Amino acid sequence: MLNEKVIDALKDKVNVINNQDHYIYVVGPIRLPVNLEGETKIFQWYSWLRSDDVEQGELSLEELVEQVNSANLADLQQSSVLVYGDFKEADQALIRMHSICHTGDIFGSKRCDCGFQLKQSMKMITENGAGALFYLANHEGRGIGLFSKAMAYVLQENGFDTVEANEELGFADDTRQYKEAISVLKQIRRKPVILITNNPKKLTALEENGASLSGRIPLWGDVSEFNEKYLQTKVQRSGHLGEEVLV
Ligand SMILES: Nc1nc2c(ncn2[C@@H]2O[C@H](COP(=O)(O)OP(=O)(O)OP(=O)(O)O)[C@@H](O)[C@H]2O)c(=O)[nH]1
Repeated sequence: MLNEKVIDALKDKVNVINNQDHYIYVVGPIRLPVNLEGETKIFQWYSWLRSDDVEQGELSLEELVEQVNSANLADLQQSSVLVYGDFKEADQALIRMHSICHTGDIFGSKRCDCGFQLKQSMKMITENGAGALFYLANHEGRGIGLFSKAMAYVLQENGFDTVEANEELGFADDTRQYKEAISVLKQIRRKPVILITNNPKKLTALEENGASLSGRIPLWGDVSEFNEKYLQTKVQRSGHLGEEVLV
């Protein structure tokens, strides 16, 4: 039997989205003060869980709490979103669908541009006054997982480019999907959003899943000897929009 205080604290903070063949449980908003280049910015944070990771079917809050403590959630991946300003109502809101990159986002690796894009998009969102950064935790290595990405890096050190390396390991180059994140987006804002990306597949995903899009802002930067070839391959082979990085 759960403590009544626990249920009281959670009941207005956990929402369920019916996503056709599964449910998404969303917890939040939670106030998250973030250090952004020495300044404290206040975000509202939400995390979500697919019902496939706990018991199928729509669970009551009590059942959900009981399930999560035996579901080994740390072994799975949960994504989240950082919301800034009056995201629901603002006339202009920026969003980023950021794919997790353990090496770039956490360690600051310069082999890719992920860490730069993460920080820069948070800055762009706060400067705009309203927006949301979706951090997609099941997207590592464009969907192949961290261990496979490490193997892909070994192949890249042996002459394969980033696309070939995924394919040589038997993966499609890009297996990411955005469906749940877009369902969460539609739950927290119905008005149009501007997407920060160079990847046209993300624009298509938003359009195909019924999100309202009013534009795109490109995001290139932090080009160095370590990632120049990687960035060029994105444009030449993966279809990223960015003639300017082709030198
Ligand atoms: N397999 C593989 N994944 C990589 C490599 N470098 C970065 N990643 C992953 O690529 C993902 C980011 O994809 P990118 O192609 O850099 O950019 P994008 O998300 O498609 O597009 P933008 O929105 O413009 O950033 C993250 O999940 C990274 O972990 C690599 O060399 N090999």
